[in-house]
Amino acid sequence: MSLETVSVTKSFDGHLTKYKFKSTALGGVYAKFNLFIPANAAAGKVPVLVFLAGLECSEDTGAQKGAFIGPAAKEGIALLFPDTSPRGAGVEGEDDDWQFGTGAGFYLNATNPKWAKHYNMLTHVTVELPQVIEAAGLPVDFTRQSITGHSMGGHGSLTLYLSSLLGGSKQYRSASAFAPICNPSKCPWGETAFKGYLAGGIAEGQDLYDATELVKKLPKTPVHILIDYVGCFVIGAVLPVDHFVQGTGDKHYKNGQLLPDNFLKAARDQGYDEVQVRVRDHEGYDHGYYFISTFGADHVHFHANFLKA
Ligand SMILES: N[C@@H](CCC(=O)N[C@@H](CSC=O)C(=O)NCC(=O)O)C(=O)O
Repeated sequence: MSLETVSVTKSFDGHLTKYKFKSTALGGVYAKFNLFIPANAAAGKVPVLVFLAGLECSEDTGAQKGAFIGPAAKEGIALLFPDTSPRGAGVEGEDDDWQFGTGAGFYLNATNPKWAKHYNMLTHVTVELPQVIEAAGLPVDFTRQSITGHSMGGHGSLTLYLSSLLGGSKQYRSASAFAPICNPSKCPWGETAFKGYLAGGIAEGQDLYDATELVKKLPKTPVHILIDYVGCFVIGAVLPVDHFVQGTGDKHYKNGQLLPDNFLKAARDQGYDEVQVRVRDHEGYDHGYYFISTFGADHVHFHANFLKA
């Protein structure tokens, strides 16, 4: 599992390095990731913020388009950008549909035998990447770790964080998300993923990988969650799609893929107020990286509160 360096790029006085290694979690295929190490790491290990990208993206998307590096350099925080799925696993049909298979690993561990050897992004992100980075002696302190993500990656951020609280590991100090898939067992993207990857189908996904269901199970443990959205919603009542100016807003939200109001309602019903689960709504932006880069610095500073506490 030793790391090979693919490229090194200086940015904001630190360095963004692309690595690759043969991934055990992903069934022996090469996995790539980007790691930004800020200049202050010369003086000792730094905390880390993980960014999980969305469907059709890679380890490069957030690094190149998210505008996270400047704020992270300022805060003295490392950034870890994993890929979104195994690549070249050779599973029949994995390249047929942009919503499933390559580029669409959904940050879970597959239990359907067809996918289970390779499609284990949960273990890859939560266990394997910290292990290989630590084993390589890189100056990252994984006891101070937070997580963020976009769309499918926002689903990953929320579910990895909530699962780590429910399982007691508290691996992440805080979570945030840009336009996340919030209730995947009730949206087409999530249904496709759960039916395909999981032997137990949607029921297994609902139990293990659905942020809206996971938040309902939390005991009154403190949580730190920031979510930014690009639609208009109020608890329990999504506004009609013609509320949006033509050409603006988030088409995936309008198509019922994201379901943020379900998550917010579940969180509020569980007793979490706007300090613990903060959801902000930004009308007129779309689902893409111009939206993410507009609010990226806010997310880095939000996580810095907990990573540097
Ligand atoms: N090809 C698709 C659109 C795919 C898409 O919108 N991907 C999003 C993430 S969606 C949820 O996970 C993305 O981040 N794209 C990269 C970008 O640079 O914007 C279609 O036909 O709709």
